[in-house]
Amino acid sequence: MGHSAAVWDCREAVKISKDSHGIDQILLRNPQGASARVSLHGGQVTSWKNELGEELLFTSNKVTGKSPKAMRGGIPICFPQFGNCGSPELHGFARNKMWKFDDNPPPLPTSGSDGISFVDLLLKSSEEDMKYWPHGFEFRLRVALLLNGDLMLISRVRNVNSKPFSFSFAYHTYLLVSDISEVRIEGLETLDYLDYLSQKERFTEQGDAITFESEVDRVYLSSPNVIAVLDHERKRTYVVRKEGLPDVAVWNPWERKSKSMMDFGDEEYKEMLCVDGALIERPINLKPGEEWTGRLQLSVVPSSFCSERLGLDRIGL
Ligand SMILES: O=P(O)(O)OC[C@H]1O[C@H](O)[C@H](O)[C@@H](O)[C@@H]1O
Repeated sequence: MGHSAAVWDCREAVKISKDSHGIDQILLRNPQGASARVSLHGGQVTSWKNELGEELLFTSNKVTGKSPKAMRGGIPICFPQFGNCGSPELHGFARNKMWKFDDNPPPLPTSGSDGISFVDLLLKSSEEDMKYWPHGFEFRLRVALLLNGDLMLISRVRNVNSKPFSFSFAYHTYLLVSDISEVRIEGLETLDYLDYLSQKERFTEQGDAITFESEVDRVYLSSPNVIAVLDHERKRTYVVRKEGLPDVAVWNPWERKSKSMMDFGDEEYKEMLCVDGALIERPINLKPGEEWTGRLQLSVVPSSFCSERLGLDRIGL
């Protein structure tokens, strides 16, 4: 049920509660009834719903919360690496850490996220992580639910060390789709990509939109800042806008691999598509005192909005 803006009580905008494992989670709501949930574990967005209460992000049914690992679904934060570059934790440690509330974050210049519903979280380097990644950093994450129901994530990484460091990063975004075979991505055509299924061999995408018939694990390079994921069956299009994130990782494990993964239920792979705004192939080098910002904004528009073949300019992007 939607809320009427006239009777909207702004105390409803941000609520903190404990999940079933005693971990703080933050529920963001807007006056129209859209919502998002964020866990202090990993700073992970675990749910994003539209004003009808329909979930928009995939979460595996097999999520138990017992594992210290990030749950399979939502938006895990991959930092300070995407993939495995020598450090023991695939996709970095940030998604497996307890983050803190950031009570007094430095102001965000013209963020567009200052609506009524947002939370600021903070992760700082710990002695434990220094063993593997010996760099002093502060990672500030704002998760905002906008008045129009869009979900915005803004990440700021600051070097608080006396020497430079470099990192890679991804918003590992699990979109919920009706059936992976019915989905296509527009905006990545003609780009070069690294195929992680063949030792990162470099290919060039052909002129057509990307569709799915088997396992896909790719990183598209130097992509445009707006791409669209069209779900024909659900008549819904996700629009992914990003800044500071030149790459897009696209992943679906398909049947065989998902069966070998403990945290996928039967056939669940059909309902998910990871489309990650990312910074992977050309890691940022941060000098002492410098800060990097990476921003992701997810919207959903009805497919009727963009009939025929979607041209990104047709939906005013
Ligand atoms: O299982 P996870 O650590 O969450 O990683 C899930 C997937 O993430 C990325 O898309 C990688 O390219 C894949 O190779 C990996 O399997």
